[in-house]
Amino acid sequence: MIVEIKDLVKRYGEELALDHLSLKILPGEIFGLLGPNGAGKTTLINSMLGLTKVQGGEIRIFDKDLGIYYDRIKKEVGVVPQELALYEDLTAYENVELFAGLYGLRGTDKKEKVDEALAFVGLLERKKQFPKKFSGGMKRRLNIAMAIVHQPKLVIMDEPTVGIDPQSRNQILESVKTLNRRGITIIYTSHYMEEVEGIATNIGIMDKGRIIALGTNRALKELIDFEQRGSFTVEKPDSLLREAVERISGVSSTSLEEERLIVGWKKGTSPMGEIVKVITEQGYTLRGVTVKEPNLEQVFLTLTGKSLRDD
Ligand SMILES: Nc1ncnc2c1ncn2[C@@H]1O[C@H](COP(=O)(O)OP(=O)(O)OP(=O)(O)O)[C@@H](O)[C@H]1O
Repeated sequence: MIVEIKDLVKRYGEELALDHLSLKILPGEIFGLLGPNGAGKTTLINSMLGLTKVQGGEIRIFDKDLGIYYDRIKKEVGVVPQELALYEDLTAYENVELFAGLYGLRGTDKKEKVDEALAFVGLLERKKQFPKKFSGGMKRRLNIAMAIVHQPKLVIMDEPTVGIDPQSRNQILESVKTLNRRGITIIYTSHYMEEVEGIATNIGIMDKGRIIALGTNRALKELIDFEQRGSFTVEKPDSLLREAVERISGVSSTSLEEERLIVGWKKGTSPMGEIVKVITEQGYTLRGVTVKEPNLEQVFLTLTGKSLRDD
């Protein structure tokens, strides 16, 4: 087992940031930790890194108790923090070298591994440059090089693609897959469900300090397989229309999104015709209909009644 967490509790005053959370992560997984802002993802990561003091529970990493074997465990973990952490007045090479040194690498072994890590993130050509000239995406990639230079068994990435350009974002996602193919276990937190859907082998959805659903992308979608959804594009839809549609037999949920009325109905019922009828009979103009494939956003919405994305 790479990570085994039992009954973890973290309070900030009255606020319960981790609510008796339990979790297991197996070797070779890309474990996607998904949840809205404030769900407790960073608190969970920080407690796994020994940076946050918890009030209860147990954390074992590589089958060892974190409290007892902290120093030994730390040597085999790499971290890409949410906030960029680099020295602007050191070159790219020196930044990575500094971390390599902290992890105990020396001499030619260190030089080779620093070059290898920089090459891995596509920054070898720029190793003599200072990161203050780098774009946000390049800085983030440099942070990844710093996190992997000592060839850890577990790499933890906390929202590594927030606020960066699409090209760097893709590069980062590709590098996660490559690391994983080399046998490294990855924990990847995000509130971008498409990212997690695309790379994770196993996904935990977090809300209010708890893991509320856990499984593969497919298994999570099967959780909500009892419901199907349609998106009806309507001119000026309002709550009166929503209420009328909600009364149709089989309809289990409705929501308004700008020019769209999103309707969920129980599998096996077919209220589409009736919905179209109600929309037109009530004098609204229907511009189009699409049936939506379930995605993780919908899993989250169904389980919690609220949206995963808030930006
Ligand atoms: N140092 C702190 N002091 C007080 N409350 C905190 C502190 N850090 C986190 N919290 C609270 O704990 C809860 C979980 O926060 P956390 O940052 O772990 O969430 P998150 O899922 O990582 O969110 P984000 O996506 O915004 O990083 C939030 O309600 C937050 O306000």
